[in-house]
Amino acid sequence: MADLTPMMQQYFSLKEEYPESILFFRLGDFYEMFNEDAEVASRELEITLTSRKKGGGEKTPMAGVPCKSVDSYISQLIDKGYRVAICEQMEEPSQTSGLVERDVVRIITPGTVVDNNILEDKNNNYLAAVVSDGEGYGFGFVDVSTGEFSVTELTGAEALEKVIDELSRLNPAEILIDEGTKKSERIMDFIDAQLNPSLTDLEDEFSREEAYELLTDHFNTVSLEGFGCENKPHAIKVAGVILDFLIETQKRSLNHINKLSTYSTTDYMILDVNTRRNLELVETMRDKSKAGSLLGVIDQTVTAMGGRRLKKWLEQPLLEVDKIQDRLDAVEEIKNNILIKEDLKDLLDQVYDIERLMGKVIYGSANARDLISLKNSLVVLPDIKELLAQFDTAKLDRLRETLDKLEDVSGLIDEAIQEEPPTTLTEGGIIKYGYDEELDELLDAMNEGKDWIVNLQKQERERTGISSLKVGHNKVHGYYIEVTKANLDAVPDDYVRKQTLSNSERYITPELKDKESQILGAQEESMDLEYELFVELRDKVAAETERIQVSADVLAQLDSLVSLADVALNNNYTKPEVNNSDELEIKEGRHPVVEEMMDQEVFVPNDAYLNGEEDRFCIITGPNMSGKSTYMRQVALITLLTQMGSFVPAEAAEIGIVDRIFTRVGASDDLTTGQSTFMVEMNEVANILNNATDKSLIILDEVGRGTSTYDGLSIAWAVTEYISDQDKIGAKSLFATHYHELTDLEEHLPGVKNYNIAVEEEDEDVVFLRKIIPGGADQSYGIEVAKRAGIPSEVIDRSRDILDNLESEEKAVENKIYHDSEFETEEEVAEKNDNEVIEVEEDKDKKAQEETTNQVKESSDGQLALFNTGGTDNQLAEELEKLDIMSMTPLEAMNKLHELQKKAKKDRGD
Ligand SMILES: Nc1ncnc2c1ncn2[C@@H]1O[C@H](COP(=O)(O)OP(=O)(O)OP(=O)(O)O)[C@@H](O)[C@H]1O
Repeated sequence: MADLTPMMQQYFSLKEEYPESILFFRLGDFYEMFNEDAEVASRELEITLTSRKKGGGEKTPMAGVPCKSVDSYISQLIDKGYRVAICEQMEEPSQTSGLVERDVVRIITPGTVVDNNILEDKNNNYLAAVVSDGEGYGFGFVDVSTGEFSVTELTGAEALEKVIDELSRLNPAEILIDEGTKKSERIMDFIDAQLNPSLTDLEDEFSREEAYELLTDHFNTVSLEGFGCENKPHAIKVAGVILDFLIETQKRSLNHINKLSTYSTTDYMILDVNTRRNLELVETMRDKSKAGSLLGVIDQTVTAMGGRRLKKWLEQPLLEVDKIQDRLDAVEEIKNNILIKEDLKDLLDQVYDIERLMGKVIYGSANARDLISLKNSLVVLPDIKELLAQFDTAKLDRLRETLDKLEDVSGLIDEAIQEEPPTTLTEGGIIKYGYDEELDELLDAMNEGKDWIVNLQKQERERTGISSLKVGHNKVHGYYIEVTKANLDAVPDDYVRKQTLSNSERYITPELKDKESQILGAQEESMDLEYELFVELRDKVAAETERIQVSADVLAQLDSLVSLADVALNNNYTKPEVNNSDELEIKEGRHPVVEEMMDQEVFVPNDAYLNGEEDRFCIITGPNMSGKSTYMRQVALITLLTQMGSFVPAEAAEIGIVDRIFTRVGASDDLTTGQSTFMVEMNEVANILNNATDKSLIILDEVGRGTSTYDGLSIAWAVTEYISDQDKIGAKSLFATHYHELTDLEEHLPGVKNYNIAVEEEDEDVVFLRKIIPGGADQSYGIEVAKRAGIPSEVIDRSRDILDNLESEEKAVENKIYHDSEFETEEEVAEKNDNEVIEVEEDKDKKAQEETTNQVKESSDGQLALFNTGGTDNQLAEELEKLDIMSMTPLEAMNKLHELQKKAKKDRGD
């Protein structure tokens, strides 16, 4: 250290304080980076790496970026997950003799960006935090660009999964994690595999008391009662952690973060990670694009605030009939008043991102153009309020009442700021004439001086008689009088020569110089004054943050409602009826996204009916590609749209509120977590079986496909029994399957109904009718679909042969098991087993299954004596011994028995 120059000593002591950030060290017109920071920056930003003498002949790597374009360099680094600490000169170099004082004024991290260049309009940029003491979790998030700050507390069995659900819903840019949370492998694996945030370790543990004090200090309240978290220690802790992090990194006023909302995940329909992804709510599974998702269809918002709000509504469907009804009624009223709707849209179209503009105002980074944008957004408020007065529904009425017209704020900006101000704040041209007397005087003096100079040319031409005399201005010499060489004779005595050019001479006069300094003095003073006046005004606007946020919130909601009305109108949606019944009835429902993508074909609508009683579990069979997935998803999406307060793609719909939607869809390898397709599938099924209630809606698109047929069928079978059983779950469910065997369950399990998607056979082709009809399908047509996909005809023909063979074999086995008269008369064992199969089907109790296996075992034991005579008998006995009966399904057991019996018979020559 001692070897270093004082400036480098200053650098290193600052760098020591911010080891995790790239330090942008202000040096005149540049920000310089040194050592490792310089190497990283040079690599990531593709800027030249130079070096600086360190003393003792050593060199320090160095790289720099000009101040003018620093924003774009910072955003590139943030985008790549780095943090940047901005170190400024805290005093004017010209005002000091020694080393200029420097300090870090802000740390920019991926979760604390407020720069428009990095942020996406219709997406929030969240910083989230998770803390855990082993008993529960505190989860919170903040968007510094808008001021939104929310926390929740998660305890109990599902706490961990809910943390994951929240993380997946918010997809934070940065997550603060404490030691307690890090112990959860599940959370860390999830973050690692599914999200791409920058992770920040929390080193110091925060006590509830410390957090409480920090929060009440910041919000200037005596308690946290008003924020709903007074008695929620986990929520308080996490809120404290977030606020502390912001104070540490932002080092400036956080006035726009002026409230904390405590929410509960039980206020909304829970959509777990899989369901959110499987239903493609906000992005498609394949390429993560918004186009092709449900949000892509329903988002017709015209403001960024509306876009963010609608997304939130979609991801947090409501559970209370009244609240849903409120939104539905508002959408209906807007939809029915097309002219008002269009007027509203025109006005909303003029609104900028007020939330983020206010973020910049608070941060002191808003320039004059930002204030003009704010003003232009606010001036439409009175008209919007007037339009809203024409509506009657409760929700729109409330929005109108809440909407603050903010005419004082827009008036203030209008009075002060010029219509088209420059982006810089230090070069004048910002403040309107007439706003401030002192400024007006300076401007007058400036203008008077300029006028005098404009007149000077005319006056001097007259005085000297030189008609070509000119008054000009350049940067180096200021104002001058120019006379061509031919006229030098006529130059008066009071002219002082300043500059000689090839054809002319330039002069000044004492008077001209006087005027010049008058102009320059006034200009400099006025620029300083304009800057001061601007900052003063910005602070005045900042003082109104809360009121402005309230109106911004109204606009966000209004824009979302107008968007829903637009979609309802354009896409022909209807208003669903919503209640607390156990029924779900859809007439002529459509898939909101698939119908939009249809080119020539028309989407075939379908009905759906589910209730908690006789029709709670639909088994849907039908060929590949017939539309099973589409149908099931459309039922889920219509339910979800209803609960977010949207109209739905159907002729009519009556939706009894569901508490959760679960999906088990498609087979996707989760290679990132090292899980096989089957394991992923089973995890999803386990989640459903453990958490679904009789109020849930479950979509199962194939269960048990990723394993052997018998294993898969047995699992699917048992899952159906468990879900359809009112004593176990009894949820409303749709289950698409290729296991045609499951259609037998309709006869044996209450509440189970068979449906299939109709197809017609034409020669060797299938025609998809896309209509769902009662009853099970009898054929798969997989080979026909394979043919359509372009599998060579040789392979297709061979498949058909194999299928024929397999089918006739299967029939033979079935006949033997269920119907062969030989069995009934000759072998009581088989008959016994046959009865037991039905018993199992009827009695879902595990005990029954155990009994069956025991009985199978007993009957086998009973025959052991017979076999114990040597030869094949011994082999049979050995084979029997090896059987792992406990892990066999009844069907497998019977097949094995049948096989053994055949061997025994053969041995006896029967
Ligand atoms: N109601 C409908 N009207 C018109 N076209 C439809 C309809 N339903 C589905 N389709 C079309 O059929 C295609 C296949 O549908 P879907 O994926 O739902 O079939 P599936 O039966 O689930 O197939 P698989 O069993 O192979 O998973 C869809 O991409 C869509 O183009």
